[in-house]
Amino acid sequence: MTFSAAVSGASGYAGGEVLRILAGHPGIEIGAVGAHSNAGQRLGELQPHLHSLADRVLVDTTVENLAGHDVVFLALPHGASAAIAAQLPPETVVIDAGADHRLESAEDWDQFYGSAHAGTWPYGLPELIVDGEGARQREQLRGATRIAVPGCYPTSALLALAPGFAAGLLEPEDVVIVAASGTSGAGRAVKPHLLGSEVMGSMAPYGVGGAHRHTPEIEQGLSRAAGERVRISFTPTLAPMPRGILTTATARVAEGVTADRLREAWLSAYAAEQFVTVLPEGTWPATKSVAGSNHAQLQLALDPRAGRVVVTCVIDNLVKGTAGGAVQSVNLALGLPEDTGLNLQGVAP
Ligand SMILES: NC(=O)C1=CN([C@@H]2O[C@H](COP(=O)(O)OP(=O)(O)OC[C@H]3O[C@@H](n4cnc5c(N)ncnc54)[C@H](OP(=O)(O)O)[C@@H]3O)[C@@H](O)[C@H]2O)C=CC1
Ligand SMILES: CC(=O)N[C@@H](CCC(=O)OP(=O)(O)O)C(=O)O
Repeated sequence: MTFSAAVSGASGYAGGEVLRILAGHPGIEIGAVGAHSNAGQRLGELQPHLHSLADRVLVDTTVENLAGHDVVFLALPHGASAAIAAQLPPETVVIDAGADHRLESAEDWDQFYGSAHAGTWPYGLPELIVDGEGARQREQLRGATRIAVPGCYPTSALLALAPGFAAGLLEPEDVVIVAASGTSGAGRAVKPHLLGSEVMGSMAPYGVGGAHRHTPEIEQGLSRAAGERVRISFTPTLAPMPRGILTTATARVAEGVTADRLREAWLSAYAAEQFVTVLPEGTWPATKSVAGSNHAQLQLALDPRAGRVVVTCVIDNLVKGTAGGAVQSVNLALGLPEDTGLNLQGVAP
């Protein structure tokens, strides 16, 4: 059986990446491709790398154009998806790459986004440990008809730290996360601080001091894994590369926790997960190794002087961090094998 999918935001980075993956997906046929200011354009003019789809014409992102498909991918700016999703039939699988349906707390939503809270959908990170028993988020995604794709920084931060919180090995306060992202994380629209001459050969932090909107999203996932409230300090930085995220997360370990115990917890958490790998001891992950793949690579060490675990995680922000994670979640929603159409191999050099 083949399912049909509409993709909105098809002129953007996230929508383009969804199309790249769906073009090689044996169970999904691409239907309408939606855009906004670029409606009416040939896809080939905006996404020249999507060769087999070059002659598709972008349509307006309207309910009429998106309806009539089994699946609708929304890859729109924050705030644009909730109104559209609300008008799509309840049996349609709607997957939102934006933030509109990620947060449970209306208060957090108000503080970080400042608009009306649209509600909460199942969170599209299948491997995420959601309790102390090791239950996974994928159980919430089987047969789901509404899915919220995580933010790209939360994907890497949650995969990095959830095993330690779920196993009761980490203290819930004094968690520090610093992450570097490639520029595609900011989307395709022109922004003065993202001009090539500003970004090339330079790195800079932003959203410093707990101001980034992914702070409550990371806290929400870690608190669920820990079974208690976790508080983090999160600092994003912009790195001069088109794609990739390197997240470094550190947390104080509980009294008496050894390096072996930590390693065992992370290894057992991901032993059965094909898209998340704890690298062999002593090998530290690099963004290049996951470029173009739906893979997250991790490594960890105990810093005994500081009494902290240090975990690094790399992902491709546009694949595992958005479009790959979205397709993986949709596969679960449709009852397809979870890895259908997804690539584990990266592109190198
Ligand atoms: N980039 C990333 O790494 C990640 C992105 N996301 C999320 O995915 C979503 C898309 O991001 P990204 O692709 O990076 O952004 P882009 O700026 O690259 O693309 C935005 C897309 O949305 C369309 N659009 C803009 N305004 C509207 C509107 N009012 N109604 C309908 N469509 C509209 C644009 O169409 P047009 O060009 O025709 O105007 C374009 O196709 C965002 O919510 C983002 O937060 C999530 C995780 C990671
Ligand atoms: C480099 C960069 O600018 N990154 C984006 C995050 C992109 C993403 O994953 O998040 P959302 O889906 O929540 O927008 C940012 O910090 O706003």
